[in-house]
Amino acid sequence: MPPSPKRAASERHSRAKQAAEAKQISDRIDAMLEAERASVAKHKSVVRILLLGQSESGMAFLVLFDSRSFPGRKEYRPQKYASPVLVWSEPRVLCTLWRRRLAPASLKLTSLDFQLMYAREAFARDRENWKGVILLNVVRCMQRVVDALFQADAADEDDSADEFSPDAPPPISSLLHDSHRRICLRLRASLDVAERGLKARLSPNFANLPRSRPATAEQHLVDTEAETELAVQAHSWNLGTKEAVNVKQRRLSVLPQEIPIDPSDPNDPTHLIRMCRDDMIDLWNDLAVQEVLARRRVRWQEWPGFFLNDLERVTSSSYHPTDDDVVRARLKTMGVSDYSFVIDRGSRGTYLWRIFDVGGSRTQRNQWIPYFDDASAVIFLAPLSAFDQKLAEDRSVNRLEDSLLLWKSVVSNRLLADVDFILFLNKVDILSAKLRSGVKVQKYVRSYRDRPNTAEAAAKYFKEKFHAILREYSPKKRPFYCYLTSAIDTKATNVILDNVGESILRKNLQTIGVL
Ligand SMILES: Nc1nc2c(ncn2[C@@H]2O[C@H](COP(=O)(O)OP(=O)(O)OP(=O)(O)O)[C@@H](O)[C@H]2O)c(=O)[nH]1
Ligand SMILES: [Mg+2]
Repeated sequence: MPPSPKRAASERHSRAKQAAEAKQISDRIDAMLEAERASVAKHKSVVRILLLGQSESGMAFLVLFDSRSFPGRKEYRPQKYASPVLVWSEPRVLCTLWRRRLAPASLKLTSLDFQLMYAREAFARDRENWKGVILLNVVRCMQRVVDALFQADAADEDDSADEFSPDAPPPISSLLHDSHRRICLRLRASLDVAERGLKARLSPNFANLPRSRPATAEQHLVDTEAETELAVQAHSWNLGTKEAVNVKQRRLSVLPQEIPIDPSDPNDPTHLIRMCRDDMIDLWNDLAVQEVLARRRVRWQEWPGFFLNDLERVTSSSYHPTDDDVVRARLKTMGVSDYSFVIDRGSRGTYLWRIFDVGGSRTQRNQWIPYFDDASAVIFLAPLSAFDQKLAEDRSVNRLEDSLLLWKSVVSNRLLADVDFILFLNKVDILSAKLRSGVKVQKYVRSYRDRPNTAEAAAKYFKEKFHAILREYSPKKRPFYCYLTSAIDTKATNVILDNVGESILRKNLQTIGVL
């Protein structure tokens, strides 16, 4: 039956409105690109920063960090932080503004105001698009909980065949009831379908992808063979070059789509997650389940993309991701992402900063070398909390050991001989929590011997190890810059990033003879 004239008119109106909005966005991007091009054409220098480290070291967090102080927030004052800097990141955060107090009063605020306005809208829209990734993070963590409970149950059955010992704790089977098992069975079935559905929606081509093949330019979200973890395919955004003309098109086409609900589809992922919501909340908040996880030494506190303590909020129908949620979400990088932005220092000219965020897993590391040639500085991230973890790509390798070997290989690389390294010993918050919970460094790092089992002592010890490698293996003498960081301490990390940015810029200016 044809739609009623009233409905047809309303649909026409809504289509026209959408087209007008799309054109408005498109025109703004055009104008912004033009402003960028004009600005980029006059910089004195290009500062290239490589973010290196193993997978899950926190490289994305570093790129995203200042989105916390995004100008949409009340405390943002353009007149004080006179030089907001446009960061392009695709598709994680379209535009993030970095505050830097480097610019003089002569800054051209018209163009920047315009950029701010656009970036705010783009960021808000992009945050919505993160919902799918965050729900996928929830599904993955919940699946890990369910798997751990099944394993605990099975292991307990095996143990119960052993001889009775009066000192042994009560078997886990006495903690887990049939109601737990029923929930786990229900969740296992539904979450698997929800996971597949979410991945397919996040990347329409995903379902058809052979798992071992690297992603093509169009396939932005892919699963990796090693861990079946959702990943983002890196992009280069070279604003100010000829390639910029294609930026608009590419950018609009690669936005991860918002995930609409299809009520007629029983396998619709959002619908399935809503159906699983109560089961997930009940299971996660169950004290017996928590005890089983603790007894099985399941360290959910260190799982990336962990939202199980926020289940009610993130699975509600009115959920809108916050900036913090975006920073906490986990999406693996594949390839090398290039974030370009401009720092305007008025009469001293403008500087193009390019930050290269690499994929840190082993299969990705061979792609780093072409970026070594003209790097101005390397920021290397090593997660200190990983001293007792195994590498996802090779379960026989300790993660901290891998970080140390990786550090050794990059500091000894001759292509980087003249480049300064800044070491971020990251995830100190998780390190502290882990040691407080009784995990012993000495058990995993024999050479630690009888040093105090505190975060301070462990950080000092690991810092010295990294320093010794730098001293011994650098082709030329170089200073050791090292910071202890943790994502949750936003204030401290902002100060560190400001200082690091300033010192890199100064060094760069000295190198090219401006200072
Ligand atoms: N608690 C805590 N979490 C952190 C910290 N730094 C990063 N994370 C989280 O750990 C995860 C690290 O993921 P990413 O930053 O995406 O990993 P990456 O280093 O870019 O690694 P690849 O993309 O795989 O190459 C994210 O979920 C972050 O939110 C930290 O200092 N403390
Ligand atoms: Mg990454």
